[in-house]
Amino acid sequence: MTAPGDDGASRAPQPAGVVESAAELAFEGALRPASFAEFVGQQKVRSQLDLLLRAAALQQRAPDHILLAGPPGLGKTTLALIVAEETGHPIRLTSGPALQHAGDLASVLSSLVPGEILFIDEIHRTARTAEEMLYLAMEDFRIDIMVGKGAGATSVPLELAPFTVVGATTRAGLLPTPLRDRFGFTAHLEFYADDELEKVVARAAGLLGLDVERAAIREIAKRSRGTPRIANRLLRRVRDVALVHDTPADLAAVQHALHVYDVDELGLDRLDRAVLEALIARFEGGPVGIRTLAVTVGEEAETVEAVVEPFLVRTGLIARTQRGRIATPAAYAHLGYARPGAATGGNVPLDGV
Ligand SMILES: Nc1ncnc2c1ncn2[C@@H]1O[C@H](COP(=O)(O)OP(=O)(O)OP(=O)(O)O)[C@@H](O)[C@H]1O
Repeated sequence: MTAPGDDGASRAPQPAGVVESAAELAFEGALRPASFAEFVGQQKVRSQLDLLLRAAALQQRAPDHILLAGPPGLGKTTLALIVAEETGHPIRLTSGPALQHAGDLASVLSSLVPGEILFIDEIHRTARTAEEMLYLAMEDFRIDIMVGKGAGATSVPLELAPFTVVGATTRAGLLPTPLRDRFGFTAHLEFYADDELEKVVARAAGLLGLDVERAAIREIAKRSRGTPRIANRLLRRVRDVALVHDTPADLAAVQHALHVYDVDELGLDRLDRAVLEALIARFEGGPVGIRTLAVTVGEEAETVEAVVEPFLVRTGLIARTQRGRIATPAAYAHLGYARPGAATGGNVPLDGV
């Protein structure tokens, strides 16, 4: 497995407080499910992928190109690695930001072996010139290399080994239609249900040899924004608490870790709450555009759109309208604000939040 340009900086935007240290990445790697059977949840996507791979194997051809869409930490990279494992072919890892010139992509494509899986993380951030080369490569397993410069330049076709692109994106909507059309299958990964996350945490605790109380597992699952990556990291923080305070990994240890890392009872972190707070206190509940919201909380618009918004929409705290994002009554209640038009009038915190 090789990872050209996989420099960590090119990964998907992460929730606030998620520090991508080498230790965290190694920890993640150790917990990655290696087969569909070990992969928890996403039942529909798993069975769709399984069918696609089996059909390709029976026809002895490279599987169709696969696009995996969804917020960070839901298992896109893990699924790409499982696809490689199931097909028995090697996988090459790269990312959109690492493909800034057609030459970057040409050198990757020309060295692929037959059947190889090419995983392109954050594929929507691929540069336009590389993207155009990718269209042809995905369609015809061929690229045109330009030789020479100016009037004397000629294009020389280069045949490629059949391969499968597995693209991952947190922003499927940003993918140009010609690129999207070249994927035979698009999977939309959903946030995980609490009972699925309980399985993720229990599995991780088992792999780490940690004895974690049942109630503690349940609480970690509930507070993890529907995201396995966050669940595993929270488990690690609980392990830290248990270690430092020489206590069992129980409910009290979870509550301690959640308090230290500023995660509230719905699993919202500091950035989630800052966005809600801005929406209600600064913009009277909206509607307001995502860019304005992002500037107000001092965050990249991409992070707010790819990381914060999907979860707040899923929890019913904000709604998307044609004119922008609005805070729902549940958001007012969660932050302790009176709704406009309610007896107090205006957006006044009920309890000084
Ligand atoms: N379905 C799952 N079952 C068990 N563990 C999972 C599952 N999905 C993800 N994980 C765990 O969460 C971690 C993060 O998953 P992964 O890196 O695949 O997410 P991703 O969607 O590719 O994120 P990004 O968009 O940030 O690249 C993995 O290391 C793995 O341990």
